[in-house]
Amino acid sequence: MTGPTPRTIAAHLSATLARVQPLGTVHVPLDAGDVLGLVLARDVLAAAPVPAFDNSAMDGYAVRRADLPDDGREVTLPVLADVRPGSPTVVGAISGPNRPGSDRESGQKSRPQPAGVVRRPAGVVRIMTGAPLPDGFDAVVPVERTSTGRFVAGRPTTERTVTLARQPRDHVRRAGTDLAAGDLVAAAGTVVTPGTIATAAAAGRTTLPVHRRPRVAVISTGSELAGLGTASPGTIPDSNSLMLAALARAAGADVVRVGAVPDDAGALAAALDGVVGTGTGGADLVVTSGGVSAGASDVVREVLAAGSAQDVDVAAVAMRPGRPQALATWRGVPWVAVPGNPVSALVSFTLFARPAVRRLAGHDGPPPDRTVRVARGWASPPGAEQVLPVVTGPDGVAPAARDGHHLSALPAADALAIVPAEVTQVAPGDEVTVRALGDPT
Ligand SMILES: Nc1nc2c(c(=O)[nH]1)N[C@H]1C(S)=C(S)[C@@H](COP(=O)(O)OP(=O)(O)OC[C@H]3O[C@@H](n4cnc5c(N)ncnc54)[C@H](O)[C@@H]3O)O[C@H]1N2
Ligand code: MOO
Repeated sequence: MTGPTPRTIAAHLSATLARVQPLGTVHVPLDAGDVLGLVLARDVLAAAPVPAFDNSAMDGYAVRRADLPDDGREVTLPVLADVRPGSPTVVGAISGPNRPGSDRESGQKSRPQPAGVVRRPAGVVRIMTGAPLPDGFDAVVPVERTSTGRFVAGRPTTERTVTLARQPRDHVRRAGTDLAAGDLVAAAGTVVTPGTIATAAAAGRTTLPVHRRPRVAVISTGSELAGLGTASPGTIPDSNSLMLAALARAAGADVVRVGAVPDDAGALAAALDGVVGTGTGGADLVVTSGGVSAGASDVVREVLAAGSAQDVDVAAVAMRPGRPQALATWRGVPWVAVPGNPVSALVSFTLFARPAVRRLAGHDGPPPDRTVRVARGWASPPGAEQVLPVVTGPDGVAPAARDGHHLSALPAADALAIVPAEVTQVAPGDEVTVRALGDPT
């Protein structure tokens, strides 16, 4: 038998990953929908404290605890003013020479009051949740713990006095207690989640420094392939380019799907030239399907042998399916060539191209595999790692179809089981390694 010496899945993955590096940093606005799922290229620090100012955690009354007896007795105090969320201003007057806050304005905040000085008028300020705590006030009493009982939404609040007592908690959210300016919001290398977006926005950021989203070009090869809805006798639908485009999108890439090119070296070279582009905007990775085995019309092999591609690595991987593989560089852009059999194409993309997309996107390593119990067993070929589409049920995993090489296995499959080369039979109760087919980030 001729051809390359078979290598392991791990060796071919290393060879693939050696060809890609994380893409450069871009600053994506927080309100751009596609910031979600990108990977932070730098630490994100809070630009402003969270909360930005002391504010009320409750609808109720801002008080000065000095106005409320220590022993919890109730007092009746005038309602001096009103403060609402979104407004730094207090509506209504807080009057009098000793009005709350006058000590701060006169620079005497920490100075003890001389004996005999009575601070009057004592009073409270009606305050809603999230509104800034007025200067000089230091606690909030929730409305349901006061004589008012409740506020009615949309109705003006007119009470002149309120009876209330000191509470065990102050119900004030202090500035910077969640995050101080300069605190770490999210670390470089982590994935942007809805929570990252919210926290960065709350902390005064407007953009996030992320690795640019990879652009993947998908080309399928084969003169037998027909575009969607155009199949005629002797042709088959080009399902691979649709599948690979969807896989690349699920892995976080923007995709240019060229669709099928015939088994013609010139046509494939022209398609490759078209997707790599010149300068910015071209693909960061090209994925082709088909034409990598030993047939007379294996056009990928023909182009790889013709001299225009660089760093050509035609490989055999000791795995089933997906044995024939190739890697190359086309005008500076990495090219992963996967076999045409649809299950082989899915397996090969998941094992090799997906980690490459993830590295381009800045992810730190592949998504973790899981070890799961086998519910229904299957045979595995000797001398090659088996990669079998499986479906996960309450008792463990089972083959997704009677024959894992068949397309009919794919709709239900939620993972690939990876069985070591020396194992020939997988039995119920065994544990196997599985890689999720969805896109864990
Ligand atoms: N003499 C040998 N023949 C084959 C070998 C070998 O080692 N020696 N390897 C076999 C294995 S394993 C595989 S896998 C296939 C891989 O072949 P290619 O990558 O060259 O793929 P094609 O020949 O182009 O197609 C294989 C098969 O898949 C169908 N196909 C291809 N593209 C699509 C598509 N876009 N959508 C749907 N289906 C597609 C195609 O019609 C073929 O039936 O080679 C074996 N042969
Ligand atoms: O190994 Mo091929 O990829 O079985 O069909």
